[in-house]
Amino acid sequence: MMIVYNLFFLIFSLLLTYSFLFLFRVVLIKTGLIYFVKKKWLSIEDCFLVYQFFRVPEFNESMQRNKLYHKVLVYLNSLTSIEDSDFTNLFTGKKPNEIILRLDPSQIIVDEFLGAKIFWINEEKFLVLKIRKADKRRVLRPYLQHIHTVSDEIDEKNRELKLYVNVVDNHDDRKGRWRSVPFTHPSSFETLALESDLKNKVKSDLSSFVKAKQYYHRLGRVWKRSYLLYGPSGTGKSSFIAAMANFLSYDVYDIDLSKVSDDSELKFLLLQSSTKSLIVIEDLDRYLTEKSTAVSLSGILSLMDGILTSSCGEERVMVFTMNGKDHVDPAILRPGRIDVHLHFPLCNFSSFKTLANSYLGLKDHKLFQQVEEIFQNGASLSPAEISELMIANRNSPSRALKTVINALQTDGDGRAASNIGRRSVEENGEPSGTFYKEAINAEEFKKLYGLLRVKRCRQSQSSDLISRQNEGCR
Ligand SMILES: Nc1ncnc2c1ncn2[C@@H]1O[C@H](COP(=O)(O)OP(=O)(O)OP(=O)(O)O)[C@@H](O)[C@H]1O
Ligand SMILES: [Mg+2]
Repeated sequence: MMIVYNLFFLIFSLLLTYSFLFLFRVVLIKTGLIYFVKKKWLSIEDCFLVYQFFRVPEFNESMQRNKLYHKVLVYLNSLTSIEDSDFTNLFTGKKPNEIILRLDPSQIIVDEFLGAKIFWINEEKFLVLKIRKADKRRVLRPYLQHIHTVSDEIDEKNRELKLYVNVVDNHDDRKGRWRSVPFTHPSSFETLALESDLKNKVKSDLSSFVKAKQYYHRLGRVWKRSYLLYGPSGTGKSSFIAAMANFLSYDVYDIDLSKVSDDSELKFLLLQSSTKSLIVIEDLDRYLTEKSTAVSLSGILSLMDGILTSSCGEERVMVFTMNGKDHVDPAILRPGRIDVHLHFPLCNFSSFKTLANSYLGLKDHKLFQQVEEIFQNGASLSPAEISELMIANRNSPSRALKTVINALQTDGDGRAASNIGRRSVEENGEPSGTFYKEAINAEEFKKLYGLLRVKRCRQSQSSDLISRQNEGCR
């Protein structure tokens, strides 16, 4: 009897203890008492542990901004533990619907690194790092290095891109100067109707370029890469440059050669440009053939060789655009000066379908077959012309397609001639949209060194005719 009684008493007291603990936990969590207990526990721990404090002031003794302060702030604001801080500010971010958290003054944030707990206190005008003395030697240096790396990555991601254009400032003794505006062009490789293989190759070429600093230095070469984008007007060359800048997160320096007074000014402008930038010269063929710039050919060649830029850092991508490269001095086009040649053709059926999909949301349509036949007959328009017609009729896809068909049948017929021109380029061993790096075929090689110049002179009359026909179509 006694044993049964004792057993019953034991079970009863166990149940009671369990219910009490359960209730205690619920009360702790629901009332927020748990945070109070945690805080108290930390302050008790503080009495037994020896901490060391490091202050990161916002300004140095000369009242210049302390870069480390900015880096630490960027790093702390990116931590998820900021949400656990007692008081956090909410702001709208740069992207739509983005909300960002910012630490409030006098708040403490806890971080963990290599198994050590690190506390940050946000005081006005400085941040205080609190770390256990026992952990300091092992953790502090790698932790600060980690902060550098993370904040640099965040800064890089959030960096606002800029578009620089050169202007003539008559009131300034200095030569041409850059003016900048935020670069907000929304173009991306995804939005451009071009062969996906070509886009992928350019993306991987750019990615491998940005990682190749050591490689270029080992070879004793300037760390730069040059692209030539050539093709008729409205085929997406400028949009492609914007897509490159967005892909690389590089600023764009758009040089207007007509505003550059001589070679030394070009040099000055380049010395003022920063690394991680796209140096762009649009319509280079026009400047060269019309001689509408005061910059000499050798000034342009030096720019292409990177001689002018090597003194102020590197990591530059140069992009030149041309409507055609037939009349351009071969010295400009030689490998090393232009690393990648990209041809931007007029629309074909495949790029038309991409445009129809993005502008009209059409994957297929009964009129597509008719459009395909028209393209097969050699008619074409530029993607710019076709996309404009689609935008204007976007509320009625069928009407949009009929308008495009109509335009192809009337205006597009004149382009058949330029399509023949385009095919002749393909016959020269460089198919449209071809991506070729340093490698050139024998035909191109002969062309480069003037062996085909005589032949081209004879051809120039006919190609001039083609371009005149093109002009007439626009
Ligand atoms: N391949 C394409 N895919 C999607 N849109 C295109 C394409 N090509 C041109 N467009 C559209 O046409 C317009 C004009 O294009 P863009 O200015 O890039 O042509 P461009 O080749 O630089 O012409 P230009 O030689 O006259 O400067 C842009 O609004 C762009 O969106
Ligand atoms: Mg353009």
